[in-house]
Amino acid sequence: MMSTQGNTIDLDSARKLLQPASSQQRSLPELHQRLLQVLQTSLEIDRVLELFFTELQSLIPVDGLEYQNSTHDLQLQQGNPSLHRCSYRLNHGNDFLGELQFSRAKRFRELELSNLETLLSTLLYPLRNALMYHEAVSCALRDNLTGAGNRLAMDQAINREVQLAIRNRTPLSLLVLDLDRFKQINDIYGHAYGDQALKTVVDCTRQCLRAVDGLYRLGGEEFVVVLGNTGLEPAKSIAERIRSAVENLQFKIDGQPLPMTVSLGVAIRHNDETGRELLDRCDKLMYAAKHRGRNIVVSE
Ligand SMILES: Nc1nc2c(ncn2[C@@H]2O[C@H](COP(=O)(O)OP(=O)(O)OP(=O)(O)O)[C@@H](O)[C@H]2O)c(=O)[nH]1
Repeated sequence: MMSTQGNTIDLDSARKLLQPASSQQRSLPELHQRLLQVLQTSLEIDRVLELFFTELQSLIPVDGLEYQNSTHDLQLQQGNPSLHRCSYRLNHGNDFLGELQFSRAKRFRELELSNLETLLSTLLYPLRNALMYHEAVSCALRDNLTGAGNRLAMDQAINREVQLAIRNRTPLSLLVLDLDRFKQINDIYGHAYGDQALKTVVDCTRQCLRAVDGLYRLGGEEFVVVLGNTGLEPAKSIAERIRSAVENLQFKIDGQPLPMTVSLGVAIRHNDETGRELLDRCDKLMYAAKHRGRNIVVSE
């Protein structure tokens, strides 16, 4: 009779591995070995850098670690930047993985720099994997054409902001924005120009917003702006700023100006209102703007 041996794999050993590094000093080979294990435990770039920064202290004390990757629009920091700095550009084959800058109050010694370079080799694969993961996650949450967040990202953002608004008792406002008579642009000039017009309006809208405000594509030519910690009056001003910026875009097709406008609904979250209810209400206000002749902002 055949017997099957059952094995149980749990994460206890991994958890032990992740217990914070004690203040004990490690030799270069010991730390190298430990980093090879520890850095495998996360695909989040922030966490990978945090682990490297924490573990590094057992051989080379540093005050700050700054990471920059303009290709992926990433700027991350561990600890606090200090006076003396050393920086490294990290490459893996032809892939640029970013730039790391270590800093501390005391100058780095030659031996420390050489050890740091040895240890950085343990970061290459984990960082490359984390960047690939980051890219995959952001693709899954982004609309291909316009670069705005997609519906999944919008649902996540609205839920998160509703939770924050409840916890911190802060206002939360939404804008729903829809291009006016967009079908005509497609019909007269073709879909490719329609796409171009859509992208231009999204870029213009983004320029009217702060970096923390989320811009999402609800579908077709309809977009949502999530304004955390923002009351109705400021939300109305932002909506008006977007409306006016799009009206003054001076978008051209084959050298010919093509006027474009948008209609917007603005709503602030009422007590006990869910994200879905708020969005539905805001959508209705946008339709009210259409009925009132388009190119206007309608708020509650
Ligand atoms: N080029 C392009 N067109 C799109 C895209 N998504 C939706 N559309 C088009 O957007 C148009 C929307 O048309 P309607 O819903 O009639 O709205 P409208 O013409 O903007 O009119 P109003 O909203 O009433 O002002 C349709 O022709 C869709 O095919 C896209 O990704 N690219």
